[in-house]
Amino acid sequence: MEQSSQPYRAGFACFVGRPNAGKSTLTNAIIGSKIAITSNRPQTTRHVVRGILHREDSQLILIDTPGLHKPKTLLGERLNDQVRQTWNEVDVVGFCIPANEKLGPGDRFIAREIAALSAKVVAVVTKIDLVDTKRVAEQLMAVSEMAEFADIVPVSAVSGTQLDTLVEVLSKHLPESPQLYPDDMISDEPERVMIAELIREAALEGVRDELPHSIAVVIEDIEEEETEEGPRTKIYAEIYVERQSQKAIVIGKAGARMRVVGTRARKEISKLIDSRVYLDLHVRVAKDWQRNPKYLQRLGF
Ligand SMILES: Nc1nc2c(ncn2[C@@H]2O[C@H](COP(=O)(O)OP(=O)(O)OP(=O)(O)O)[C@@H](O)[C@H]2O)c(=O)[nH]1
Repeated sequence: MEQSSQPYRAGFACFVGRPNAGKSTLTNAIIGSKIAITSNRPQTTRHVVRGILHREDSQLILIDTPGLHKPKTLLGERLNDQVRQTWNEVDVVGFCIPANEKLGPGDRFIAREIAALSAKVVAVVTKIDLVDTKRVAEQLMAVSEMAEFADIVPVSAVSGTQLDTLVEVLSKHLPESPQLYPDDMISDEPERVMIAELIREAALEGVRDELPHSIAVVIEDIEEEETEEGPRTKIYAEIYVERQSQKAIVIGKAGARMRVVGTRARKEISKLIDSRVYLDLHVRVAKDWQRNPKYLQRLGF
């Protein structure tokens, strides 16, 4: 059969692009599982989260990277280093450019940076549901004039338009390789990191404007325990904020907000690890943690 004559391909891909370009949303839409944080504020993606897409003739391992940006703090610098390191480890880069915004210096800067990589670069024009077809065509033209790309694919992560095509195209540019991960794995991110992300997401809900990038979560301990209703996973986590005033916001009046955060996070974690969960949450102030190397190391950056 024609299909079996195709060589099996496997490898790593990541999406790059300026903040808010739609990288996390696209990764989630493709993998079909909520593994990376998305928000309408730039630079929320902290950890390099992988999702694994299994297809008949390929295995595409997606790495989600934060946006490259002008570093203002030590955290910013480390994030940029992480991004560059990731770019050097992948086989295919999907360069995300929103259809609803004009190409700018930020895009050109990234285009220059990735031109030097050994990875194949596919330009991805994102958010096409926000514009008409004429505008999509204009953007495709502008993108093709900006640099040489292995392919250009317009997509919408929200409506799902062209997602299959994008996966097809990214897979086509992977190297011939045996399968790299077992069939049933969707992520090789340590469970702890994913759990911490779910708590962070719950803690940010509704207060993103007040606490844009000041929340970090550390999982202190995870224990399995037997209860009368069966086994349960006990998770001890600390939510770090930078100032006392932020602690008050996170906790809420008489702890009301914290209870909501706890319930929400517990439900999500329970789904993720498929177990009943007891969540022990504490909020701590780590003064200016974004600028303090000691804290950054402890918080996993
Ligand atoms: N309408 C529409 N909105 C989208 C689409 N993809 C992403 N968005 C929105 O654009 C915003 C940014 O998306 P993200 O996926 O967080 O962007 P990102 O590139 O990962 O951003 P950083 O983490 O800041 O680098 C969010 O509000 C998304 O809901 C899309 O296909 N259509």
